[in-house]
Order: sequence, then C-alpha cells, then structure tokens
Amino acid sequence: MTAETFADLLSATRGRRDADWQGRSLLVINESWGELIVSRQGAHLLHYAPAGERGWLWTTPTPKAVPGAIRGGVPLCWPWFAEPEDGQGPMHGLARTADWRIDAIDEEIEGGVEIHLSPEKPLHDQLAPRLVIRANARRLELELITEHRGETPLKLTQALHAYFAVADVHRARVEGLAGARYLDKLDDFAERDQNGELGVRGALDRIYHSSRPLLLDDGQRRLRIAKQGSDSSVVWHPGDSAPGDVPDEQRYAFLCIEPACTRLDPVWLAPGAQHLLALHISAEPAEPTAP
Ligand SMILES: O=P(O)(O)OC[C@H]1O[C@@H](O)[C@H](O)[C@@H](O)[C@@H]1O
Repeated sequence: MTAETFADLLSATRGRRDADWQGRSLLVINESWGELIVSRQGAHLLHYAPAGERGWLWTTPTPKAVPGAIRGGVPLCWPWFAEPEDGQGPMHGLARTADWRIDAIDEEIEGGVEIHLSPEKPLHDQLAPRLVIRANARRLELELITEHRGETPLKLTQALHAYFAVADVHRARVEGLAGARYLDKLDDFAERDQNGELGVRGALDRIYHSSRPLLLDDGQRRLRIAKQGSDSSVVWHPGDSAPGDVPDEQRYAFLCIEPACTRLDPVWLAPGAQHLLALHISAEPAEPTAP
C-alpha cells in the first residue's frame, strides 16, 4: 500500500478530523477558508493553503520514522537553536520530536481557526513553551510563547524553522536583507554583509542580524514574512546534496527562512517573565509587469 499524501487526507476531510500519517497523529482541517495540517509530534504545522491556492509550506512526503523529526512545515527549534552549547542533546532542541497536546481549537477567530498546543510532558525544568497557530483565508500566524517558571535567569535560543514551498529555489529572491550583517555557517561563522537582495545559487546557511520583515518571491507568488521577538533571520538551503529524507526531485522545492533567537541575540529570561517569538505570513499582490 502506498502512503497517504496530504492531498488524500484533505480530500477525505470536510471540516476537521484526526488522522494517522507516517506513524504520527495529525489534525487535518479542510474548511471554506482553506486547509491546515498539524502533527501532534512536535506541535508541527505541516501544511497551510488558503482556499484554492498552492500550499505555502513544503513538507517531505518521506519523513524519518518516529521518533525522528519531520522535515518541512514549521519545526519548532526549542529550547536551543542548532547544536546545544554543552554538547548534550539533539540538534535544534527537544520540542520538535516531543509529543504535544491540542489544548483548544477556536473556530470563531476572524473567519478561520486558532489552535493552542502544549507539551504532553515538561521539556525543561524551568521553562514552559506553548504554541498558538492562527490561520484564515489571508494569513498564517504562529506564536511560540516561553514562560520562565524557575528561580534564576536563563538563556534561550530558538527558531520557527519554516520551510517555504518555492517553484525552484534558484529562481527565488528574498527581499529585505540587503546591507544586513550575517554569520556564514558554511565558512566557520565568518561575518559578512549582504550585498544587494538575496538569491540562491548553491548551498546556503546564514544567520542574518535582522528584525525586518522579508519578502519571498519565487516568480509565481510573493509572501510577506514578518516576525516578532527575533533579531536573527536564518536562511538555509542544502544545495545539490539534499538530506536523505528529501526526495531527489523535490530538493529545489523549498527554502528555509526562520525567525530565530540565535547566538547573535539569545533571550535572557528573568524568573516569571515570558518571551513571544512570532511569525506572520501573508500573500502580497504580484509585482506589476512592465508594459
Ligand atoms: O537537518 P536539521 O537538523 O533539521 O537542520 C537543518 C538546518 O537547519 C538550519 O536552521 C541550520 O542553520 C542548518 O545548519 C541545518 O543544517
């Protein structure tokens, strides 16, 4: 039997229902405003499309087996981004492979839906995360809220590691980073300045020091990517040698643009304080073509 695709799951859904996919428990929503799929593993948003449109996010059809992380959608990197400082623990933290529960689904919000999630078991002895996903026919928003319930100030790094679907990554352009300083992870974190707007020519792994909204233009669609609570924007594409969980024919079908708090801007949380990291995505009208 071949694995069910998101298209199969959505076409069998009117309104909302739970479904199993690749060993994960999903919430599948197909409403008049659009489509949404969330995995309880990782509180992982896997798919969003406004009604009648191509999905805004890319997710691999061939993920690693559970308990591996799913590549695609918007993985949560928390409570650290990239490698842990003490070398103890997995790349990108604990949240993306943990089990989360859906605490509430509110369908009365601005003609769309609002979903609240929290981890099934504590992921940290002092920090508690929760995620809010909000979607309607015009926009998609994610809020990762961290509450400090302990006694001493703590450092947090994190990211909303969004995989955007693009027609061909080599034709995609990211506007809004010109002049920004960045750390080049592919060159031992060398510091550089972004010269002009960003296009993708090959492998790319950069941490930009920027809090500005960005525009992703793949020649067919323009998405505005705004954020809150973040001074780092990570841009990543593996180039020609894609990881094993990316089918060959899809290796140029995504670009990661990640609102983050990294080594450039870690969050120091005082006891009792909260931090909000948010991602707001909306479509922009196509650029007028010259007459
Ligand atoms: O394969 P993973 O663990 O999901 O990470 C993918 C990439 O995620 C990016 O955020 C990092 O900057 C890259 O260095 C990393 O390779």
